[in-house]
Amino acid sequence: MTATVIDGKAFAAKVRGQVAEGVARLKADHDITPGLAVVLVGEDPASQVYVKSKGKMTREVGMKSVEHRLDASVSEAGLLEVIETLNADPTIHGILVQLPLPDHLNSDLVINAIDPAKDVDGFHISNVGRLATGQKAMVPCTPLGALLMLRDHHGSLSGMNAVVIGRSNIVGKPMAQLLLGDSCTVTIAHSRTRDLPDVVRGADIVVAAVGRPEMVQGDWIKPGATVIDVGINRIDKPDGGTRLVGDADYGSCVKVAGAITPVPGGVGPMTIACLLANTLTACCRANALAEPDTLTV
Ligand SMILES: Nc1nc(=O)c2c([nH]1)NC[C@@H]1CN(c3ccc(C(=O)N[C@@H](CCC(=O)O)C(=O)O)cc3)C=[N+]21
Repeated sequence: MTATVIDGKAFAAKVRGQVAEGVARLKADHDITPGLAVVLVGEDPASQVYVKSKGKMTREVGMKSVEHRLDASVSEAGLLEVIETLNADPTIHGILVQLPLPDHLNSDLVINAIDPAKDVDGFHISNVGRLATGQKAMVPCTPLGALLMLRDHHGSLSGMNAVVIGRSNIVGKPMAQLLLGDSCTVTIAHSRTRDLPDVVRGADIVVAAVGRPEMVQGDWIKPGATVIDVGINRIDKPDGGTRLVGDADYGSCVKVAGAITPVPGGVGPMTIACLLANTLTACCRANALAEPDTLTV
C-alpha cells in the first residue's frame, strides 16, 4: 500500500481563497479591512524569510499587513510599548510576536501582554485555558492547520486513536486538545515515553512534532494510519547543500501509512493559511459579525 499524499500546499491555497472571500465581504458589506501586525525582534535570517512571506500572503488575501522590526537589544519595556500600541489600534485585529525571542526577554510575559482577542497565535494564557475548557478561543495555527487537514481527509475523527509525539505549548499540547475536542482517544508521547514505537503502532492518527529529523519509522506505523508531520528540519546533504525533512522518515512511512503530509508542502503552508484565517476570525469577533465556520474549530 502506498499512502495518499495530503497536499498541504493546495489545501492552504484553498483556505486562503476562503479567507480572501471573507475579507472581500467584510469590505463590501461593512467597510472593514482586517489588519495583521507581525513583530520581529532581531535579525535571524530564517525568521526574516518567514515574516516576509507572511506579509506577502496577508496582502494577497486583501488584509492590511504591518511589520515592526525591533533591534535584538530592545528592552522588555520597549517591546511591551509596541504591543500596547498595537492593542489600542482599531485597524489591527491580529498581533503575532515572532518566537523565539532573545534570551533577555521573558516570552510568557510578552505573549500575555497581547490583547487575547488579537492573539492570532493562540498562545496567550487566556486562549490556552479557553481551548482546554472548550470555550471559544484563538487556536494555535499549526495544530489548527493539522486538524483542518485531518477533518478534510477523514470526515469525522470520532473514536480514532491519536498519538501526538511532542508536548510543546506551541504544537503538542494544543494539538492534543483539538483531537480530544473531535472525540479522539489521545496519547501524548515525548522523549521519556517508554516503547515509543509500540505506542505509535496503536495509532490511527500520528502527529509527529518532536523536532527530531526523520525519527518516526515506517515500521512504527499501523498499516493505513494517517501521519501528520509537523517537523521542519534543515539537514545537510552529502553534496554540501541542505534539504528540509520532517520528523517522520517519509520514505519508509509512505509505504505503510494510509495518508501522509509531506515536508515541505504539508503542515507548513497550512500554518500561514491558518494565521490569516485567525486574523479574519478575530476581526469578525471584534465587530460582532458572523465568522466563517469552516476556518475555526
Ligand atoms: N509566534 C510565532 N508563530 C509562528 O507560527 C511561528 C513563529 N512564531 N516562529 C517561527 C515559526 C516557523 N513557522 C513556519 C511556518 C510555515 C512554514 C512553511 O510554510 N514552510 C514551508 C517550507 C519553507 C521553506 O522552504 O523553507 C513548508 O513546510 O512547505 C515554516 C515555518 C511559524 N512559526
